[in-house]
Amino acid sequence: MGRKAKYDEVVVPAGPGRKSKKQSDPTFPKGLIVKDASSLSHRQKQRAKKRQLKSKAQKAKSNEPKKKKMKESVIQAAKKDDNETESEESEEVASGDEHEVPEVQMPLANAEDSDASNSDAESEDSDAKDDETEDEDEEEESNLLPIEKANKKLKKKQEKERKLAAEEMQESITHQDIFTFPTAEELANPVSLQDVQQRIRDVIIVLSDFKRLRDKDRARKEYIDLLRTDLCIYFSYNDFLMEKLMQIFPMNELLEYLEASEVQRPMTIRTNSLKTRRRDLAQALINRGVNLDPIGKWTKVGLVVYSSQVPMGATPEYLAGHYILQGASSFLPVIALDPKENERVLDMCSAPGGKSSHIAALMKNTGVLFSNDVNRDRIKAVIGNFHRLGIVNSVICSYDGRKIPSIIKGFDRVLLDAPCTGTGVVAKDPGVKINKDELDVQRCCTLQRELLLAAIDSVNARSDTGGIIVYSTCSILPEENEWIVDYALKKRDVKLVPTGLDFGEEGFTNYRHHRFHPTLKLTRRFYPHTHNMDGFFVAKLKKFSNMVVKQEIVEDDDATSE
Ligand SMILES: C[S@@+](CC[C@H](N)C(=O)[O-])C[C@H]1O[C@@H](n2cnc3c(N)ncnc32)[C@H](O)[C@@H]1O
Repeated sequence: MGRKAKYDEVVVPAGPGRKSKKQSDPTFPKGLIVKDASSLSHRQKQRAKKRQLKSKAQKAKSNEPKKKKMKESVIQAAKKDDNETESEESEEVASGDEHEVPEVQMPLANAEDSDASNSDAESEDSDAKDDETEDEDEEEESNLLPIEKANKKLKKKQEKERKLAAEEMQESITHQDIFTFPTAEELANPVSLQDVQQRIRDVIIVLSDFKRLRDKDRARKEYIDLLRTDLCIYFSYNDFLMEKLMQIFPMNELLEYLEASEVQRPMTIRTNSLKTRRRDLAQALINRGVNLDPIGKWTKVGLVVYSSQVPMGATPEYLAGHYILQGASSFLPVIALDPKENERVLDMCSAPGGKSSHIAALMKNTGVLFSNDVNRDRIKAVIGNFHRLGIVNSVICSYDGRKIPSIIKGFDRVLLDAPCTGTGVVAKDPGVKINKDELDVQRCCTLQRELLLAAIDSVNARSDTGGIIVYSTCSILPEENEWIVDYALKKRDVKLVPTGLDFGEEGFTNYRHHRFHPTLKLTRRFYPHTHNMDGFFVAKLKKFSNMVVKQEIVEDDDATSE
């Protein structure tokens, strides 16, 4: 089996063997070789003395904070004595300090060396002029600890980077300064979108410090015109709408608005409280793989859908009428209307019925809800939605809203979610960016004015519970919002009241050369870039008498006597 040992045989190795190989004489870094004091020059002796003194002083200093730290850790540990887990914690603190101490000590352990190198460096600074030799530089370098060498390298690198950043900054400032207004020829030639974007940035910078950065031969208007043209190219708007937006928003906010309007708003749904509770609906949808959350504190029925493994318009819950797909902004006018049980409410322009069904839910299917829309095709969608959602308190009708007061009036509340240019929903309908013009706005304004007066005339000022009119649009143009409400304030005995919405921006009281009634600040504006919802406007009016006001109140139109 195995080899047999031959203890009697002595094997003599042939050569010196690997281990016995003669090693060369050890070499030491220069700094480690302690020179014989007598062989040192006078100056070197002086420096060595200085070094010693300094290192002693620094050693004493560096020991001080160490002592302090130890003291602190002891105090901390003592403080924690009352606690059950304390002994462990205080140990941790102490051990934490122990960890710290070596960190401090590491250089301290070599304090003499490092101090020596430091003091060396310092003394060499002072003696540099008469005593700078290559040897000493090498000596200094070799005296440094690896960590100090690395630190030196890092500092050099940081300094280099700092210089580079400063140069870049200077370059960009210079670049801003030298923005030259393009010539007519340059403007006529097509440029890349990237160049347009850069020019937008440059012009905005010039406009922000116009006095200093402008080209003296160019007027402000020329820069603004150039900016508008570039914004139209970059964001695909027509000139008309871009000009309107530039009148509404300050320059920086305008960019935010335009950027936000390029992105679709998150999908949101409204729980139909006539059939289910939000909690139950959320659970049912989560079980189907829907990732959702409540919209916000301002609504108890809204959910935002982040992602879904099933189409949200075809789930069993949807078909059973447990929810409706509805943009977050559409909740707002209904919250402001605040309909009560057993009231008589009119939704003057209701198709396809999103807000109307919300009203019915808040009325808990009691009282009477008149859901009207002039468009007979669109009214079919209201019928379908109401069936699915189980709404049974409504009369669905199709009249021109302007004629309604001559047919029926005396409502406790009226919602006028008016037809508009849709400038707040460009993310949903990008066509709005290019197909709206002055004439469209004018047409909308005229209709909105007439509809709002009709809505006010349909309300009973003597309603026990209401006498409320809510006016809303999905447009952000003041012509369709503050302007219309301001007109109604002059024509009827109504006053603006708070919407009850605790967010949103104040409506305008000044817009270009227009001065609206100061109470217009009670109206609310909502934007995609600030509220992450479609652009929207909401105003809430309270009717004080059934008088029809024309300059002065001239006619008593008793809304209660139908
Ligand atoms: C903004 S949409 C209403 C959306 C609806 N409130 C909802 O939440 O589903 C405006 C509606 O006004 C209707 N409309 C336009 N002119 C009208 C008029 N003169 N009388 C009544 N409705 C009108 C349109 O058919 C359109 O359905």
